[in-house]
Amino acid sequence: MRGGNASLHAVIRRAHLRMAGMAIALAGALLLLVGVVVLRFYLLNNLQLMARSLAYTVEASLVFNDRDEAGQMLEQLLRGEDVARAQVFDAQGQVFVHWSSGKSATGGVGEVLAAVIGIKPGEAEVSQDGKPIGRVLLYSDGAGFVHFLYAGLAVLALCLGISGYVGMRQSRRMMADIAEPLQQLARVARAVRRDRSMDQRVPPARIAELHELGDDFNALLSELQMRHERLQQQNSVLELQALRDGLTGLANRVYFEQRLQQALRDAHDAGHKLAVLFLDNDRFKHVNDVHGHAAGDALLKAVADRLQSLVRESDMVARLGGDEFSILLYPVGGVADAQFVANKIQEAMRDPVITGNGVLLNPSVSVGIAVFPQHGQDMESLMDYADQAMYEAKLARRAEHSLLEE
Ligand SMILES: Nc1nc2c(ncn2[C@@H]2O[C@H](COP(=O)(O)OP(=O)(O)OP(=O)(O)O)[C@@H](O)[C@H]2O)c(=O)[nH]1
Repeated sequence: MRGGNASLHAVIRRAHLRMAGMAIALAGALLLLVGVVVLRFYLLNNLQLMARSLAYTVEASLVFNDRDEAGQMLEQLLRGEDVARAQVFDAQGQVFVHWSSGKSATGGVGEVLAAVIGIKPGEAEVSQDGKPIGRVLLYSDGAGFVHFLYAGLAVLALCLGISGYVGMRQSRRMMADIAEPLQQLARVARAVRRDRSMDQRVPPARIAELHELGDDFNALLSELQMRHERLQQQNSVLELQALRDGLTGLANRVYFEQRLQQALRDAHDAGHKLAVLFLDNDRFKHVNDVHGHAAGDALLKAVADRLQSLVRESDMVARLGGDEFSILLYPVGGVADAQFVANKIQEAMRDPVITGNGVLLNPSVSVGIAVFPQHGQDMESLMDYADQAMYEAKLARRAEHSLLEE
């Protein structure tokens, strides 16, 4: 039982037992009725026959008024028969002799039952030369009827037992054929609903309709699983698109800021330091103007690859937009470590970039550094500091260039 609802197994078992019980009870009651009618007829006839035979036997005793002999005759004839009492009356209707079997084998129940089913006493006239001289009355002790009842009830109980056992077996078989496939169906549906595990399937059932239901359910699951996987793929593509820069494949500004905020929380809790490097390509507009947009793209991609190859897995390189990049170094020892990475970046930019159509470009970036907690406590102040530092570095590089050109 679950939640007050009867299980299918219990319903099937109850229905089988009720059906078997009703069939047996009905058949038993009918058989008992027929038996009672037949037995009543037999008992009445028997009693009547015995009364007649007794009437012949006691004729002489009545004629000679010999009560002792009549009593002996009754004892001889009736002992062992299903007779409770016998009375012989003379011509005046007075009791001539009376016989009783003594203690009844059925304890008196038989006589009551015999009366209930209407077994009247057997009666016969005693006559001599066609003239009535007396009358014999025999009362049944109902023993035959009681034995019949006992045997009938025993057989009925046996039949009930057998049909109950057969009913239980039948319900178990039906349980296996009907309830089990339904239970499997419910189990799989629950697994899909609770754990989203759509790789489970319903096993084949023996009953055709249930088998078909299972097949349809499995087909529905396959369809759902396919749609779910497709949706997951689309989601991961969208997620990638939302967090990645389309040109370089690096993290975009949104992703970078999420990661920086998280790193700031961690650094704050753990007492660590982190560094933000702000990078801007120098004279990038010139590259675009002279060599074209595609060459500019190729340069941005090459710069992105070189930056990515310089940092650890725990760091993050991002393209913020246009020709601007940013790097998160976490954890970091301090400004000196960040400066070390900035120097490596400058070194990595020394080699020229050759575009697909053979154009040779010289990458150049200005880098600004901000370290938490030294240069700012939150993301905005750190980014501003790094931006400012980059701007100053760019001015210094420009001045250096102009001096060199002079
Ligand atoms: N090829 C290419 N160019 C871009 C892209 N996004 C922005 N740009 C260009 O990059 C240039 C950025 O120029 P600025 O940073 O303003 O100027 P700059 O020439 O780099 O000068 P300084 O930064 O002062 O050295 C602009 O001309 C933009 O049009 C891109 O995805 N691909």
